Amino acid sequence: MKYRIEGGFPLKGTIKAKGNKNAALPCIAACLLTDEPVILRNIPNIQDVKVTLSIIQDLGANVEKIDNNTYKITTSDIKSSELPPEKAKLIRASILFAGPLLARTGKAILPPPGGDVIGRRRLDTHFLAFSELGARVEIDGVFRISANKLVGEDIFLDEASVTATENAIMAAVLAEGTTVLRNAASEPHVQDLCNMLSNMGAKISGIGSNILTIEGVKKLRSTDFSIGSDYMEVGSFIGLAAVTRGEITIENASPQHLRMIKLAYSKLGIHWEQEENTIRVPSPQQLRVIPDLGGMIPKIDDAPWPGFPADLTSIMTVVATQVEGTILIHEKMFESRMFFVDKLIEMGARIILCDPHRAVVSGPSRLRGAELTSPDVRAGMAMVIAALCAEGNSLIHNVYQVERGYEDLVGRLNKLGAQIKREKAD
Ligand SMILES: CC(=O)N[C@H]1[C@@H](OP(=O)(O)OP(=O)(O)OC[C@H]2O[C@@H](n3ccc(=O)[nH]c3=O)[C@H](O)[C@@H]2O)O[C@H](CO)[C@@H](O)[C@@H]1O
Ligand SMILES: C=C(OP(=O)(O)O)C(=O)O
Repeated sequence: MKYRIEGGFPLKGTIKAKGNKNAALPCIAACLLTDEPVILRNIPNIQDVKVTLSIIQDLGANVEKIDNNTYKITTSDIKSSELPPEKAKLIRASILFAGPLLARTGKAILPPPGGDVIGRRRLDTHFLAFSELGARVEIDGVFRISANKLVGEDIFLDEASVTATENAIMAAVLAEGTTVLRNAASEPHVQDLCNMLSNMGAKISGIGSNILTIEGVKKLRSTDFSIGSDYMEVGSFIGLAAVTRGEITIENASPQHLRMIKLAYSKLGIHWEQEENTIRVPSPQQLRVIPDLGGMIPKIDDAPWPGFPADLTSIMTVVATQVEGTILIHEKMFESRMFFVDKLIEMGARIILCDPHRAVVSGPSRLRGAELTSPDVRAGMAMVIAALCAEGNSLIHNVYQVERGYEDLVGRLNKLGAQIKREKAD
């Protein structure tokens, strides 16, 4: 599919943030850890969720759709410990079935996962954690992980990988004895997974910190759990409001997760008002880079939580093109995420890509509509934002990538006054 976008209209109105993709995916995989039914709420209706649900069904789960965002998942029988390769290769999160399958059936066979092409995405940390828990890992084109039993251990992760932390948690909750997970990732989606597992009877302490202590239990039970809002969506909509000179109210915004994002946006002169769980991005705003002390050029750089999220760096790059002044965007985690700025430059943005990780953006520039291809979910959303504030028409191809992470984006943005048509690919 592709999007045909006419830019230049200020977006106005109210939009509700959907559930967090990166919480939904591990929480679906975690349903394998009990033979009792689990109800998951606030699951976004996006491509990655569809693939993940289809994989868990192939493994033997019964998935009942209760409404657009609620599912009842029962895995009383597991038919297979092997992921269907063609589906597993579609998403990065397919690796998240390894931990629960290992815990429940003693083995997991899966191909290297897919996901965004944003640079090398190592899996070493996952295998480090599984090995420490007593599993054997063989790699011969596919990953074969097996264990007669998993035993708790004091594990120091070589990096605070999000999915590796989630996999280690899911393997450890049913292991014998106590696991201490150090240098653990602590993103809100990791916290959601821990809270869901705690509701199921897991014993996890240190949730939200980088040291998790997990006392293994024999059995987990049913739960009814609602996942949190997607702060990546909220961060994207804030940028969209600011660059189209619009005024957007975002419900379910979970402002407690926006503190670092707020600091980053304030460097671009962008602010919002907060009332309980709702935020309002007002208009007009003076979009101007606020220099560091002494008039120095500021930077926005990512880091593991509670640092600035890597997934929002593409969005910030586009927003910075509309802001008066110069700022450095430094994406430290992925080597290929910034390459899409070539397209922004074609649209008229003034950006120097210093190396694969750093871009200096000098604004404001009047962007012109262009024909673009979305390389990954966030660059895709960044292109949608660029097209919506550009003069004239744009065509964005390969929007499957965008729809991996954003539910009914066209319908929701058109309600705010955007002019986007979703069309069949040529
Ligand atoms: C399904 C899912 O949840 N995907 C998210 C998850 O991916 P994922 O779990 O795949 O990402 P990881 O956290 O493993 O690491 C991302 C990359 O950053 C590097 N790295 C990691 C930690 C660190 O302190 N320093 C560092 O440089 C790693 O080497 C790796 O190449 O977390 C990423 C980082 O927040 C997000 O972009 C993805 O949206
Ligand atoms: C990189 C992302 O997703 P994934 O890890 O699923 O590829 C993302 O959500 O920005």
